[in-house]
Formats: sequence, structure tokens, C-alpha cells
Amino acid sequence: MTKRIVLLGSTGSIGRQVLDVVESFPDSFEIMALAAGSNTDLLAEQINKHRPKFVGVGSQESAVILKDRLKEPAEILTGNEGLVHLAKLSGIDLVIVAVSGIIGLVPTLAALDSGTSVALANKETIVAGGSLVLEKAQQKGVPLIPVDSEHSAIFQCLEQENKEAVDKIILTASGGPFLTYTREQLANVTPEMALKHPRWQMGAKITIDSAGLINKGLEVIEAHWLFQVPYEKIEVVIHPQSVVHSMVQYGDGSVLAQLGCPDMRIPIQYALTYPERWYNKFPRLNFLETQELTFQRPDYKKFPGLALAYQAGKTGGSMTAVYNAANEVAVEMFLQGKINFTRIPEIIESVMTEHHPLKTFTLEDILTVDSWARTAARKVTEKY
Ligand SMILES: NC(=O)C1=CN([C@@H]2O[C@H](COP(=O)(O)OP(=O)(O)OC[C@H]3O[C@@H](n4cnc5c(N)ncnc54)[C@H](OP(=O)(O)O)[C@@H]3O)[C@@H](O)[C@H]2O)C=CC1
Ligand SMILES: CC(=O)[C@@H](O)[C@H](O)COP(=O)(O)O
Ligand SMILES: [Mn+2]
Repeated sequence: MTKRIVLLGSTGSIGRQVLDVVESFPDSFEIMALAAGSNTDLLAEQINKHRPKFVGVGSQESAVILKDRLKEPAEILTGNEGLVHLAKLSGIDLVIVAVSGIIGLVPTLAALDSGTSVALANKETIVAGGSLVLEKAQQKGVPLIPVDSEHSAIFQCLEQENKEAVDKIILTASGGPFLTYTREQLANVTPEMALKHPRWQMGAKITIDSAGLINKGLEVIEAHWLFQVPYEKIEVVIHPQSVVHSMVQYGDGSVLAQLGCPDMRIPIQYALTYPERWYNKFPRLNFLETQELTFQRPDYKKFPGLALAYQAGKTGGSMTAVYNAANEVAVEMFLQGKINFTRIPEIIESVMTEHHPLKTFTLEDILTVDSWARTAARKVTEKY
């Protein structure tokens, strides 16, 4: 039986790799809807190849451009409402959320509310609205399958019958391009330097997050919610080779790890075929040729964004939404050349200090907090 899929963020790094996996199993998946922002060239190409009935695009202008390029008619929806509409389509087996940033939150909740399984690449959704997303998935009894490589690894290593016996979760981090830089060197890095990740080809936003270990901070919060583990039991370990994707240590001293080539198609495929494992022709690890595997402690002083994530997580409530929103704004400013790299965690800290967190919240509350934090982050940068 074919799996009917909606893919949000099809033109991005994850979206393109999802389609790569789908194309390698031509009879197993049917693309019902594709959505992207403004890359109408690639989106048109993808639509003409996969012939989805529904399409989403960021703006009305992009919709007009797109319409002219389609070989067959498709219903075109626009904006965030378009994403929500696609996430709620009936007769869908899996919604893959591969957009970047907070815009993933509302469509994720919409898909879960409709009873459709979600494969979630978008970590900002969980960081901003973890309790809402987990409650919705539980209330509707709908699977929420992680795509993020570390969380896919943990998902694969976590024995459901032994959850109580988990000692700790060990999240691995590559360390990014600036692992060996001094704090002084870090202050002067350019966007071009920060966009050169040593192991993974990813979109710009997550690549900048990785360079300052803020991606790992977001992933600590993501792991807390997805696996319902307290922050004290989540440890980050630098592993520059990105071969061990994460580990679960149990109370009996056993550690289960998931290993593989640094290739996102592996966790993507697992999310698409879960609970099955299908044979593919992607590159394999060769232990006889693999370089040594090393592990070291992260430098929390040099990369304060990671410590701030633990702080936001332990504070709880709406604080993690503030961490996320301030970071999204700061990363954008850094990419535009408006601030130095080391300002990113400073801006996050400053906005977190101003925030009085809500202990519990609704979706509307969290969108208000998100908007407030963005304005506050922009105000902080004006001071520089
Ligand atoms: N890349 C990776 O290896 C990994 C990524 N992730 C997470 O997955 C998510 C996606 O990352 P990545 O693929 O790298 O990001 P990209 O920036 O490469 O892709 C983002 C996608 O979102 C689309 N998009 C942006 N704005 C809108 C909008 N308003 N409406 C609809 N679509 C929109 C983009 O469309 P367009 O380009 O057409 O504007 C693009 O298709 C992030 O949350 C990231 O943290 C997690 C683990 C690994
Ligand atoms: C591929 C993936 O899952 C990324 O989130 C990756 O983890 C980024 O690398 P860092 O470990 O450098 O953050
Ligand atoms: Mn990751």
C-alpha cells in the first residue's frame, strides 16, 4: 500500500532529501501536497515531477509565478493558512514538517489535531510549543516521529518497556566549524565562515545555530519534550566525526547508540517507513576505514548559547519560546551582517532576562510571546 504524504518545506535541505528518499521507492509513496516559500523554480520542478493535487507557496506573487509553470493544474494555497490547510487534508498518512522556524508550529498542531501522523524535522516547533505539541499528539493518539538525526537516534535506542530505567540521554554534537577557535576569534567570524559546517549540508539558519552550539541547545529542549526526560538527564558530548548520532545510557550501565554515515536520508527514511526498516543503496559506514571516534566536553563559556538553552528549559513555561524567537531574530541579523557572531547569545540572554515566563500557555499565548520576544530582540540590537 502506498503512503500518502504532505511535505511542508520541499525546496529546503530536508525537503529535497525527503524527495530523494521518496524517489528511491517509486511505488511506496504518493506525494499529495508540496509546500515551499519563494523558490518557485525548484517548487515547479518538484510539482511537475510528483504531480501533487495541492501546493502551498509563501505569497500570492509566488503563486502567480508558479501557476504559469505547472504542466498540470494543482490547487495552489498561499501563506501560513495554506500550510495549515495542507496539514489538515484528509486521507493523508504522514505530514512531514520540514519548514524552518516557528512557522512550523501551527501546521504541526493542525496535522495532529486531524489525527495525521507527523514526521517532525522542525525543532523550533517543539522548542516554542513543546507542551502543546506533546499534549495534542497524546490526546489524539497520533505518532510524532522525529527526523532530527540525534532524536531519530534516541527514538531508535529508547526501549519503550525500559523508559524508567534510563540513566541519561547523551546528545552528540559535531562542535561546528569553530570548535577550536578562541573567544576572541569567534567575535570576528563572518557569515561565510559560519555557513561552512564540517559535516552536514543544511539550510542557513540551522548551520548558524550549529556554529554556536545553539542548535544543540535547541536539541536539548527538543529531547526533553520528545522523550519526557528531565534536563538533568540530558548530556551533550562533542563528537566531531558525527558518526554516533546519539546514545541512551540505562541504569544497568548499558549504552545503546545509533551510528551511521552523516547522511540525513537515513533518519528521514526511518521516519517515512517507521516502524519498518527498508533496504536502500545509500552509503554505508565502513568500520575498517572509519577514522577514530572521539568525544569531549563542550566549552559552555565559549558557547554560552548552549548553557542558556538549559537555563531556558529548566525555567520552563514560555521561556523556551523566548529562547527560540530571540535566536531566530539574532541569526537573521548576523546573516545580514548587522551584528557579530558572539552577539547572538548575548541577545538571547538579554531578551530572556526581560521575560516573565508563563507557566502554562495556549497556542495564542505562545504566539504572543514569540512576537514580543522578536520585538525585544530587535530593540536589543538597536542598542549596539
Ligand atoms: N538540514 C538538515 O540537515 C536538518 C534540518 N533540521 C531542521 O529542519 C528544518 C528545515 O531545515 P532545512 O531544510 O535545513 O532548512 P532550509 O532553509 O534549507 O529549508 C526551509 C524550507 O522551508 C521553506 N519555507 C520558508 N519559509 C516558508 C514559508 N513562509 N512558507 C512555506 N515554506 C517556507 C523554504 O522554502 P523556500 O526555500 O522556497 O523559500 C524551504 O523549503 C529546520 O527546523 C531545521 O532545524 C533538523 C535536522 C537536520
Ligand atoms: C543533521 C542534524 O541533525 C543537525 O541538527 C546536526 O546535528 C547539526 O550538527 P551539530 O551537531 O554541529 O549541531
Ligand atoms: Mn540534529
